[in-house]
Amino acid sequence: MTTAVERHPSREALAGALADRIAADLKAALDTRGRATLAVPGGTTPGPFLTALGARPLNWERVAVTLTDERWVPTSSDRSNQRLVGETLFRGPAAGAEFAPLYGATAEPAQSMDAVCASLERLVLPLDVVVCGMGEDLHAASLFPGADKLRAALAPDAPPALAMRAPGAPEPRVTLTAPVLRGAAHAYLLIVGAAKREALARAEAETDEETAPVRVLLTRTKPLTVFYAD
Ligand SMILES: O=C1O[C@H](COP(=O)(O)O)[C@@H](O)[C@H](O)[C@H]1O
Repeated sequence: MTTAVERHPSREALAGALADRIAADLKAALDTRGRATLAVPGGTTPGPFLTALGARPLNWERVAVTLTDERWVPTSSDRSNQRLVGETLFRGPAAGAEFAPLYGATAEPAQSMDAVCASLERLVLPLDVVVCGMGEDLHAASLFPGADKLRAALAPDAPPALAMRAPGAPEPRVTLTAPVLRGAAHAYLLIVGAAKREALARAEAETDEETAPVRVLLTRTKPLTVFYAD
């Protein structure tokens, strides 16, 4: 399997180029349907991209945004993906977008899943665009190898989001599931550094989705582009 990889000369150039591409996808959806929907990742990689995207001029009031996954921590935590988008994407004109959070402030994520799924269905599904990150363990969103609900999340009839616990994740997670990631009109994988490029090569050579959950994206029938910089 060979995946289309766009290599950029620097992480700064990567952030700007990906922001331009996503803004163009969202504008096309806005021009066609009058609204657009987007899911973005958390973690350590996407900050510069999210800040760049949030500054792009778009009719953000007609865009609905969610996360690919969330860590079950208060939004004040520096591990909160919702906090990250608040401090990056939503600092610019994108502050006018509607946001469908995955965090529900209940003690356990499972207690919030009905409300989270209902809000995803109402506001953001189907997605026009999904941008995912990837871990060196080959997780994407919070589809981690060895996670307790991984098989259910990979199933074609999975609900849009599932609560998840995984050995590689220090806190409970909520993740968008395979049907949502596969169904998005446009998908992008944002990775930086040689270790992740090597991890992507491992995922391409793997055949088992439970060992390499990022394959949910690699095996999509709709477009996927990997944005990469050293
Ligand atoms: O825990 C997570 O990890 C992945 C990868 O994060 P990074 O720090 O290696 O960039 C991220 O895509 C996901 O949204 C996040 O919750």
